[in-house]
Amino acid sequence: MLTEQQIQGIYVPVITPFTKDNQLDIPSFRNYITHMANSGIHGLVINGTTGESPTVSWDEVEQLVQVTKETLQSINKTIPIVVGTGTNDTASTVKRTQMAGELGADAVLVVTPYYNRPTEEGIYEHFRVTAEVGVPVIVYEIPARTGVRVSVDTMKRIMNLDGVIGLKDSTNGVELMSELVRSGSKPILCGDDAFFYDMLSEGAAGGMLASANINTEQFIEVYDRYKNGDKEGSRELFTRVAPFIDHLFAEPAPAMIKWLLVNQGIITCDQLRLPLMPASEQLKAKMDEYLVSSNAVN
Ligand SMILES: O=C(O)C1=N[C@H](C(=O)O)C[C@H](O)C1
Repeated sequence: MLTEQQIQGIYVPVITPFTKDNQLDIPSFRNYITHMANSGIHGLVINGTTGESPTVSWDEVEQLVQVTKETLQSINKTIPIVVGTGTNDTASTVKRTQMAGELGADAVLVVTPYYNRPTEEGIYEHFRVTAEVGVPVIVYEIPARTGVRVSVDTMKRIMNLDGVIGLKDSTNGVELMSELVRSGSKPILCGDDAFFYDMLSEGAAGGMLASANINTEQFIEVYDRYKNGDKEGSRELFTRVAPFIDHLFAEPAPAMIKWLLVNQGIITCDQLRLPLMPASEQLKAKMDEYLVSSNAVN
């Protein structure tokens, strides 16, 4: 099980590769997990937003976790596996968290309950009951997707729960994070790629970054330089990679990530499940142009 102290570095939220007819593409997934695990990352996240969690069934999540564990074992790697179990139904979140624990997840990623717009007390209770399962919980706050924004006071209460080991902060800014850090917070991972350097400066323990699927070494280096005291070098490298992040998220992720992984020969097909659509030809052209001019892909 993951501890607070182990939440640091670059966690990669993995994509879910599909075949043309929308089935899980397990051979591609094995190849991709091998590639990611060999790239020096600090952890993997299955069934995050990048994994297209709204359109992936729990049975499929179980397969993905099992294949990930087998693949890591076959290449002798032991990196933490975090599994997204959050829904907007507390009972189902608890059930999924229990099942993830039984599958061997090191921690679960639990998003703030979306769509039904619970009160602050309801949100607190959601996390309290989920954390009681006994699988370490990383809270995932992403107001732009959930439609609710947890107040600083409620977030402090949630973070103080036994069983909650950290926060993935995708709040589109550093305000929440600075408030939490000021009062001595558990680890916070940046979940908003464009703010990665700013969040490191505010005390983030690392990032859970979809962009690190592609420019993996560069994101690791931004993190390593910062932690080793080369803040200027870290900032300078991040500034160079920032336009790549803009292109990656210019249309709904993970369309562009899947297209780039196909181009790199890591997965075979860039299929997404509706309502997500493949990246547009215009965006692909812009990305190509950027990559040629910057030589950004590893
Ligand atoms: O996969 C995730 O989970 C991530 N979510 C953020 C988002 O949905 O915007 C971005 C982050 O890079 C990864």
